[in-house]
Amino acid sequence: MPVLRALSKVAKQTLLGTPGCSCQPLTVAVRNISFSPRQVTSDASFHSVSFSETDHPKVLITGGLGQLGVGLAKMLRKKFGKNNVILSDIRKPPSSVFHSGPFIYSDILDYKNLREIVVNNRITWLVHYSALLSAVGEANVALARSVNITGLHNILDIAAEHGLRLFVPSTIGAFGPTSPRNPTPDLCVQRPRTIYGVSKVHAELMGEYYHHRYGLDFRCLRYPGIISADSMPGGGTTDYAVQIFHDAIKSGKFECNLRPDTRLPMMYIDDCLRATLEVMEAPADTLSMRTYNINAMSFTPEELAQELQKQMPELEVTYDVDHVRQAIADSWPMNFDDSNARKEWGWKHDYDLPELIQTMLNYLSSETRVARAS
Ligand SMILES: NC(=O)c1ccc[n+]([C@@H]2O[C@H](COP(=O)([O-])OP(=O)(O)OC[C@H]3O[C@@H](n4cnc5c(N)ncnc54)[C@H](O)[C@@H]3O)[C@@H](O)[C@H]2O)c1
Ligand SMILES: C[C@@H](O)[C@H](N)C(=O)O
Repeated sequence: MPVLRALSKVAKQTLLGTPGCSCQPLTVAVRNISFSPRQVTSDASFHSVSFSETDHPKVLITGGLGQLGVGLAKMLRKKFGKNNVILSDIRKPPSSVFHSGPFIYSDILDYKNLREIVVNNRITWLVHYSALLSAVGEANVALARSVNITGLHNILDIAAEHGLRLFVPSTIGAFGPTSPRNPTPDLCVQRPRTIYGVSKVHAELMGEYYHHRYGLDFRCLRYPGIISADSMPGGGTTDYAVQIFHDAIKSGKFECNLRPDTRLPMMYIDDCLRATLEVMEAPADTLSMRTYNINAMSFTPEELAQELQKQMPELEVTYDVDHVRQAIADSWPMNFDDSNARKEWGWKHDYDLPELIQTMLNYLSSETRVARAS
């Protein structure tokens, strides 16, 4: 059959490689034998649709309506222009987001739809934020496996086929109880005990494999728990560190679902988003690795509450431990070693705990004042 013969010829060329190229030519494994195979021909180059360094990248953000995507789009649009950054998700955007720049429906499980978006919009950077986080992932393992693993495969294939620069965030959750926890270096044992963590280790390894095998420009940061004022977390273990601010302002009371002495690495959202842009812009020759830890601070619920009580002495904090979340937190890093990111591409955080608290309180109390006035 001619189609099968052509495919096997392409497969042979892929395995043999091309002289003069350190990576293999880009021919992504064909999963379906059809007339829209998930491949490009063996002579296609990664750079055939790449952008010139003087142009602005054309960015697609998947899972963009979660805690991080809207803030990232805002920052990238300031730098690259409103129409050069497309937010996408499977949820309906609030009107403020819909009117702030391009938004498009995209389900990462729908490969053809993703490809259409990338082609029609001449996308050059893909920031892949869609995921089910640690606690919701444990509550729905099948969906987490599908979104976090099958979805990632679609993203990798699309990025490789179209020569995109691909950012996929990983997490402190990619480590487990047998990893060194205080501090946790970039390279060590990774045996997470959550589907979220397993899927993130898989993403790190697959991205690095595609980089070495096909030359995919894959970049990955392991984020700590992220704290933001204007967006809510999507069901993780570190969510308490956002909720405490909202409850403190609203009712002066907070019930924490982790033990008071649970130490986890954390970061303010502005640092996280800036790190993402910085690693995406870093010259390739500064990156000795494709996956880096980044960090800003580490604290326990008790330390966070005490620091917050310096500003709000009336705040009452009680504890009612959620055993699923606690077991997850007890297996995660307590401190994160990000010295490689600092050395190689100049990572530096701006927010420590006091600045984080001041910034969160300023934002949330001004919001409350506006809401009360209207
Ligand atoms: N927020 C954190 O503290 C943190 C820490 C470490 C890593 N990360 C990573 O950063 C990324 C973004 O995190 P977040 O906090 O914004 O997550 P979130 O849970 O708030 O948002 C995830 C988004 O993915 C979308 N989504 C789910 N299924 C989808 C599908 N089939 N197709 C397309 N979109 C789909 C959801 O609708 C949601 O808007 C994730 O990959 C997460 O693992 C986040
Ligand atoms: C740490 C991170 O990956 C996420 N906030 C979670 O707790 O699941």
